[in-house]
Amino acid sequence: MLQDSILICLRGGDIERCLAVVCFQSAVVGFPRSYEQQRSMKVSGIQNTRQYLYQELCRATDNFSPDNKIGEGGFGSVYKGVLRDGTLAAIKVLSAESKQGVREFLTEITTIAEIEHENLIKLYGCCVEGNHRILVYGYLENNSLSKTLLSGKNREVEFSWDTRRGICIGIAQGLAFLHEEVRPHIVHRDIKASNVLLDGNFKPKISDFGLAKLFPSNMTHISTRVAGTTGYLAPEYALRGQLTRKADVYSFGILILEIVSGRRNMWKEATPEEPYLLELAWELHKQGELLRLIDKSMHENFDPEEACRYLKIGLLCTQEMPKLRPSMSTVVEMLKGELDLEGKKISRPGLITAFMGHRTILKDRDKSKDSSCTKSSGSGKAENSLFSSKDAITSFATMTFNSIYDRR
Ligand SMILES: Nc1ncnc2c1ncn2[C@@H]1O[C@H](COP(=O)(O)OP(=O)(O)OP(=O)(O)O)[C@@H](O)[C@H]1O
Repeated sequence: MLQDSILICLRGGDIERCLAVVCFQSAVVGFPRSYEQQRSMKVSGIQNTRQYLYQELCRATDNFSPDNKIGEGGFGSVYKGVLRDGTLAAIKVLSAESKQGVREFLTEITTIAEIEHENLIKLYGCCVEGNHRILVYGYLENNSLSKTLLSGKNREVEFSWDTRRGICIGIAQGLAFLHEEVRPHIVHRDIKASNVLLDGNFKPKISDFGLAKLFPSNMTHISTRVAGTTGYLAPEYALRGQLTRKADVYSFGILILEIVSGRRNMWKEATPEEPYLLELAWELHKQGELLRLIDKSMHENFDPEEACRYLKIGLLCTQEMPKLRPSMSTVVEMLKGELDLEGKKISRPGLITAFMGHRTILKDRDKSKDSSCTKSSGSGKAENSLFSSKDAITSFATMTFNSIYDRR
């Protein structure tokens, strides 16, 4: 933990800030300090993270009134508040007893304080005063994917295909940024529907960095205690504690299946006989019936080929062997239709049209390969020659992806 934070500071090459973090950590985990000492901690040394007074947050939330409570997580309650400058905020109060919570509080601050991306939650600051450990985030109007899209019969908002596409691409972009652009790379470790929040325009923001791990690029994997959420855990991580960025790719694969189907991968009321969403997806895929998995609430207002492609990307991301899962930047390209599922570049139709004077040949070829993903089909035909079984995907992926994905 401490090493992680120091690494973050070293990322900026700033020794003084490393010392500040060490000082901050010892204060937050509870070494006896006076209020003044705590206030003088160089929390502000962690760039972009502001320190709030407890009084300020009491005022913002009307003394943490139950009317302002917007959620409850594993480590405390979340309140809606209005900050002094009029900004709306989500104020997360850690329960005082939780030692685990304190560790995650620190991880959260040190991980996201310095990074900014349109698909990551914005941390405004924190409050460390007496026993209070509070995080202050930007408020997101449309709650989490779990409470909106996956709320079953209680769903209040319908999600169009365009919205779902945008959400999938946004989450993938946020993860690609964490995995490939931030140094050291960051593995989130808890990608799931309740950790994706939606702003007023349904733009997704990844939240909850309490379990995140820094991942220096010279390491193949980290061996660590298993943390995360059942149903989203990659097998190698759940069984052997081996963590790589591909564990997040796996969780993201489950999430795509949930977004396109509108169903949870696992649900509390399920009987032991009911298949998980992932099992169901494989089964339908083998039968050439993947279209049946797509959320009926869209009333066929979607492009069936594209929606099936998204489900198949979900299946690629959840390959059992981590090596066979694509990197997140490759997933972004696949979701945007810039790469096909074989990892090959798709030429822009506009360019080809201009050059050859007629519609792209590639598109037609793809259609003929995947005939069951059209609205009129879906009666037991194999979906396409490359994706007719899980084994076929695995061996196909072994041939193709080995070289492409691990290059990045
Ligand atoms: N920035 C935010 N804007 C709006 N609502 C939020 C925000 N952050 C959290 N919430 C609400 O508070 C709820 C609880 O969030 P929290 O991150 O504490 O827990 P969780 O992710 O739902 O569960 P767990 O802690 O078990 O992973 C969320 O489900 C969401 O409804």
